Amino acid sequence: MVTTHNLGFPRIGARRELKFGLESYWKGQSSIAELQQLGRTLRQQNWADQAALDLAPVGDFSFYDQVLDMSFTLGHLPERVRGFHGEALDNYFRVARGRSTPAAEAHAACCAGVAAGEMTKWFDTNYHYIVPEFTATTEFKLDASRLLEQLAEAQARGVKTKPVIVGPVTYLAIGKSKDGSNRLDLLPRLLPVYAQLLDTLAAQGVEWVQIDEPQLVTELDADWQHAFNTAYHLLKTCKVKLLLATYFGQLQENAYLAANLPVAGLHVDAINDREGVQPLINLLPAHKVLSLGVINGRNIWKTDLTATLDWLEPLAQQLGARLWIAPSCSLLHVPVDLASEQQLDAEIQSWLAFARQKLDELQVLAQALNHGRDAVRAALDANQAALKSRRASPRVNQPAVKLAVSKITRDLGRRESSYAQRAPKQAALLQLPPFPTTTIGSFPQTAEIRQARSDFKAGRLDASAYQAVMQAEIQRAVREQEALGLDVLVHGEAERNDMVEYFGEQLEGYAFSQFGWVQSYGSRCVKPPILFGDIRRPQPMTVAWTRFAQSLTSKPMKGMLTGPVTILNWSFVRDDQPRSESCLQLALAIRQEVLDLEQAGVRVIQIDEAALREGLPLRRTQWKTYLDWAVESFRVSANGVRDETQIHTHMCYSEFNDIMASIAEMDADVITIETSRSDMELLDAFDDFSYPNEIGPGVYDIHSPNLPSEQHMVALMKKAAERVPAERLWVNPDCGLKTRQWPEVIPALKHMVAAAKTLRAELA
Ligand SMILES: Nc1nc2c(c(=O)[nH]1)N[C@@H](CNc1ccc(C(=O)N[C@@H](CCC(=O)N[C@@H](CCC(=O)N[C@@H](CCC(=O)O)C(=O)O)C(=O)O)C(=O)O)cc1)CN2
Ligand code: MET
Ligand SMILES: [Zn+2]
Repeated sequence: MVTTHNLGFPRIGARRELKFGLESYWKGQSSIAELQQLGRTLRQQNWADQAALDLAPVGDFSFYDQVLDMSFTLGHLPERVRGFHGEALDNYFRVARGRSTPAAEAHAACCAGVAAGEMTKWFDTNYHYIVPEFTATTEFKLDASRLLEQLAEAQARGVKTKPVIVGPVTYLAIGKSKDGSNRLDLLPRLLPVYAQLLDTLAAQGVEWVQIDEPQLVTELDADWQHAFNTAYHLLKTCKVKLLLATYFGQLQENAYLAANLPVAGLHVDAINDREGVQPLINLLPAHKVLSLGVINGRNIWKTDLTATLDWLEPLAQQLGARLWIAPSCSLLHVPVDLASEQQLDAEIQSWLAFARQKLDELQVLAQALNHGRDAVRAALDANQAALKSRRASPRVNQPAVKLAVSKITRDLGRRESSYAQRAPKQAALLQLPPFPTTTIGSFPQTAEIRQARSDFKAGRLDASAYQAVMQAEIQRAVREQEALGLDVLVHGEAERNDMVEYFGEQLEGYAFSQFGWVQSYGSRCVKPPILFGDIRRPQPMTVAWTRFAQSLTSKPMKGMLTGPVTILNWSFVRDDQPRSESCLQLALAIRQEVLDLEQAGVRVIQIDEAALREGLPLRRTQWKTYLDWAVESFRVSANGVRDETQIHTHMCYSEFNDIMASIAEMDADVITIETSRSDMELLDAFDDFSYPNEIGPGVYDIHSPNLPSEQHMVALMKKAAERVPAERLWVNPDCGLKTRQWPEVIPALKHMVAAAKTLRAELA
């Protein structure tokens, strides 16, 4: 008999209940008891959804982030939040958000606001975790209370559970050393706490623990390989069975290591690495369980159940009861329930599966393996019919689009002249001062904007009334920027629900959901649009808004687009053609938009590629292939313009060094980037490569509620000027301002503009 299990379930709730509960608590509008109760309700709901499984996860629920949960479990809190006198949960939110909650204001004098923990992407996903901070003196001390509480809840409910924790090697690998010390030196201090945790769980009747080590799908040097051996040899004496879980990629050269670690079972991602499975079985000691992730936990298409069974049945024969099946990774990365959708096209809906539907698919596979396919014949037939309809659909395949992509030449992605030749033409036209100031695009998405859009979508507000509200908002943004004295203005993106979904809604080949929310960080969610077919742009998407904004000012108004790579990486994309093909289709659509903006007289166009770095494969050996088509897609979208049109791009992350050459090849006239937190260190990369074009190193950390001072920003820019010639520098924030409030934004930008003036006086 095959065993079914799940690695993790979305915790945000089918209606984003957790988001609203958290934000209400943070605003002081509900109590900690109400928030805790909401947590219990969501966990109960999730276990109910997973009732058919042989083993359901416990510990996957989180009020903010599972990595931060692990840090608390390990008693590993940043120095600055120790000695907090209030509720542990308030302290947890202090690490997550930097701010104290109203409930913790009682302690304002002794221990209120602190710097937020750094956030970064969880492997190659759009989910952000709070980075563990290590120093040479880091100590760990077990606090299993959260896990034990949730375990008791599950047990009281009669759920057959499997606690889920982040494994020790991955935990060290995804953290950062704050003092340059080697985080692996902490392993001997960390492992006893893990051992104690596992024995504590065993004492509560736990048989299996899922220990997540996705680091095993990355390239590991000898020290990290050794760390895996050390860790699991030490933990093997614990009284639980360990299911070592890997996902998001391929084990490749780590297969031998993974197969031979002294654990009771191994989970592998059979979506990303089907070819690796048989060789792995040959390596796997005969007593071990092999869990195969056969349902895609990162995408929303129905699984081809028949094809999966064709592949699985012989393995089930071979492995017998040692075979477990599951989704490939935690279902955190997909929406909760397809059944919530009332407005999706019925045919497209029939091709999809969200978290609940994926568990149903898993059940069908298990039934077929355990009792024969006839036991689930109707389900298999329905599944085949849906897949057939998708494959044959004329809406998916548009020969004209495929033809256009096949005709793309290298020249399509080349500017007329080099940067050196076009820069003076742009300067003559734009007449900007030295150290020109600009922002990254969005201004605060106020409750009124969101309410208006929600009313519009629900039919409570008609199109012209909606347009009027958005235009008023754009007008406000323009007025504010003029009053501040910014040089290149933006319209503020009021009309956009999200920088990717907005474009998905307007492109043919895309569908979008009403409730398909996926957690991005904390209470923030995204609703990735669904790229199901060949992409066509039926009409201009941003021109009217931009034209309106430009009509309000004589300053240059920056056109604002999202680039093809970012649209691709933040969408659910088709699995029936290479990503590169979908990306080039998007590139052609954005190119048309760029050319239309230029035609409309827009002289500066920004094409955001915020997700270019995140899409980088987890293994370096695969980087070049990705970067080649990603950069080419950007070039196709951007570089059809005349010399006089200035192209900007924006990237909001700080680890560029490895891919600097590719960034330069994009050939944008100006790149704005994140640097404020890293103290301009990032610019070393630009310096080394001597990035040839203009750079706006972000001087204002928009993720923090702290007000940046003029002096701080001047100092950062002076550092920048040591690495990049002053005449090629811009002054701007790190990223868009949509998550901030106007009262925070105005004073911060005042300081920024003042900083630019000081720089002009001193350096220009
Ligand atoms: N796709 C994507 N990925 C990204 C980013 C990004 O901007 N987009 N930025 C980086 C950081 N990630 C972020 C992710 C989300 C948000 C964010 O603000 N999300 C919003 C939702 C944005 C949205 O789509 N809003 C919709 C729907 C609004 C809504 O919920 N309306 C309510 C009613 C109105 C209200 O909320 O009061 C309803 O319909 O019921 C809109 O504006 O139209 C949120 O969680 O609150 C910010 C940063 C990295 N990854
Ligand atoms: N133009 C976008 C904005 O300002 C870029 C954001 S990158 C996540 O919001
Ligand atoms: Zn950004």
